[in-house]
Amino acid sequence: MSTKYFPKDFLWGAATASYQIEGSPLADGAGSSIWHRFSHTPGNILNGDTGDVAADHYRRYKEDIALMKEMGLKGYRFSIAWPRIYPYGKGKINVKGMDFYDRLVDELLEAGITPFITLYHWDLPATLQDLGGWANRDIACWFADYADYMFQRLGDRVENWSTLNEPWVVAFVGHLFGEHAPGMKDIYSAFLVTHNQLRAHSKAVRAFREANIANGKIGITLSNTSHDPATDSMEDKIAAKVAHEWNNYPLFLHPIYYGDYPDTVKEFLKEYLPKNYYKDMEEIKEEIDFVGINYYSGDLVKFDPDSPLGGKSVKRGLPKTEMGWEIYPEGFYKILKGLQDEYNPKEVYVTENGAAFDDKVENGEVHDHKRIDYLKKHFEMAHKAIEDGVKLKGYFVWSLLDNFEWAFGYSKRFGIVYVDYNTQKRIIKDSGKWYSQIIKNNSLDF
Ligand SMILES: OC[C@@H]1[C@@H](O)[C@H](O)[C@@H](O)c2nc(CNc3ccccc3)cn21
Repeated sequence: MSTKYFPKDFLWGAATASYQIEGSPLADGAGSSIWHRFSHTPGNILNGDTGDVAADHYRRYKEDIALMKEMGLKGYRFSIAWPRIYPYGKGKINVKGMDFYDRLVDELLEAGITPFITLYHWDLPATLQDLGGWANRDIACWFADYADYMFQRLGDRVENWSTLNEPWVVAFVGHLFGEHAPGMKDIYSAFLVTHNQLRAHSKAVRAFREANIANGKIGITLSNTSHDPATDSMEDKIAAKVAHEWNNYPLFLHPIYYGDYPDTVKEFLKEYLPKNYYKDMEEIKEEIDFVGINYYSGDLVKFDPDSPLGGKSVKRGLPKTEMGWEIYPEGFYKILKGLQDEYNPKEVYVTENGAAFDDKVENGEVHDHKRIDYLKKHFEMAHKAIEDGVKLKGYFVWSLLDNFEWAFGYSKRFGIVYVDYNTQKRIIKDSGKWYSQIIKNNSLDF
């Protein structure tokens, strides 16, 4: 057993998202979002759950920040609900909605916690969806205007900004698989949404540069699953590469860094890319300051001629979380190291990593040993990645609080803090207490 230290000033934090924790979605003049609409449409969410109350963070944010301080968190990643700021997506500003985030940021700074803002974590103003949403090219301007207003209002106190959370999930889970808002099932729309998110992201980055925020850094947060070939066969290796370049960071970083989609996306999926997409690539190719990596699990990919991507996902038979995702810490290292090797970002943050387990309260405590084991194994891989040259500057556990887990409603618990949804009582789980020690020592014994 040896003690491994993380770099000085490593930003240890926790992450949340507006629709998943805030509740009060229409309070104080806020507009409806596509997730308010989607969750209130019968059949979309398990048990008919909605984000109407969630973890009641909109009203309990001071209590939650006190919990963050008690755990010794250095940073807090949260998202802004666009419809609280612009109830109709654009035009009229909602002062009370802006006030909430003003107060939230001030309370964080007072507690000595570094804010890390995500501008978009899926709760699009419903009125913009009525105009086509992310499938409408005009959304690049709508998003950039919203982003610029946030830079002007919070840029004096917030240095770290991410434009989009998991644009792949927005595009494909929301517009091809239909399991997330807005519930569409059209592959051409999914690729158009991919492309318009890139246009919106880069337009917002240019607005960020214009805002000239002191020590400001802006990036994008991308979902990733470690895809390994099921065998050493060339067919399986190609299938795994295609899965990686479509499902992971390359789909967005190749345009941002190199001004085109990845080779396998162009080879296997070209017919679905927007017509004349390459004309937008010059504006999409815009330098960013960091890449946010979300990682949870990995799989094996086996050649499958009947699959659109020429491959299918295969399990390894490893232990799984409550989401059915296999626990594969090695994949965390592979994604981080692969990112640094393929795109050499100036900085990397782990913006989400965590696990859902069947947490139970026993005598007022939650002994979530499986979550501690999951996190410990992933921290070991993060440390190895740093040793091998990955410019990893921080880590945000998903999530601070148990919360609304999208189509699964409240049936899945990811928090290091337990939320009793009947009473809104918070209980710091054993994992939250363990994490506090890791942060305090900035080290891991393994
Ligand atoms: O599922 C846990 C979290 C979720 O609560 C976050 O809002 C979201 O950013 C998030 N992304 C993933 C991984 N990607 C993913 C893939 C398919 C569907 C949903 C998420 C996990 N999570």
